[in-house]
Amino acid sequence: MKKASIAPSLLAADFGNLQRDVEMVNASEAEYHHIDVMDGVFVPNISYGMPVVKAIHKHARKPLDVHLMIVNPDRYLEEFSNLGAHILTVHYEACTHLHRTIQAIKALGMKAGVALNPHTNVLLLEDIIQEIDLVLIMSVNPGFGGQSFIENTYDKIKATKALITRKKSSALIEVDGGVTTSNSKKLVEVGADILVAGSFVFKSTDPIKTIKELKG
Ligand SMILES: O=C(CO)[C@H](O)[C@H](O)COP(=O)(O)O
Ligand SMILES: [Co+2]
Repeated sequence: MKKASIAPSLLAADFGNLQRDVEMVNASEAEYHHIDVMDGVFVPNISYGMPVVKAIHKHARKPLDVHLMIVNPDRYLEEFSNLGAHILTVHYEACTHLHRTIQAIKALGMKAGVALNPHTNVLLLEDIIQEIDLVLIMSVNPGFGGQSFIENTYDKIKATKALITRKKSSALIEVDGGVTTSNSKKLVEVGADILVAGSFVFKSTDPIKTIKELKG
């Protein structure tokens, strides 16, 4: 079976020891640093903004996978490009002109991702799937780490995979929220390419070993 790429979410890091936690990810088998930006409007929580992303970028040795949970993301695309974002993911629900936003992200040299809330049907991406590099399936309601995984996610990944195949898209499938070793294997079996894990990695006694276990 193929191995998943792992993107530890720094939302669950110790912000008093951010450099240490970024360096742990550098030293691990993870492929990305997952960065959750929340504005307190699109989601009922504020995480961190540009100065913290800049600090992460300074120490990160792996690509930055930036997940924007903000309204009007178009205002900040250039700034996130300058801050070193490799993948920039916007929420379907936050973009009125999603096609334009995707083109703008790619014109800035970044990979373009689209995130779907648990209630958003993946078939809404039918007319844009060939343009995007990544579909981020939220397996919890966005806004907080440490929530329980929503079981419907398996069917949603299967539907996403079917859409990608049918439309001959090269988009990757990322799953975000409540990912642990009790669901990671099945997530990859049904089609996930990248697993995001926050609490399960950073609250574990040996995060490097936990990342290895998540890879399977
Ligand atoms: O986007 C997110 C929350 O909106 C986080 O990436 C996600 O919740 C990861 O945290 P955990 O693994 O603890 O669920
Ligand atoms: Co996220």
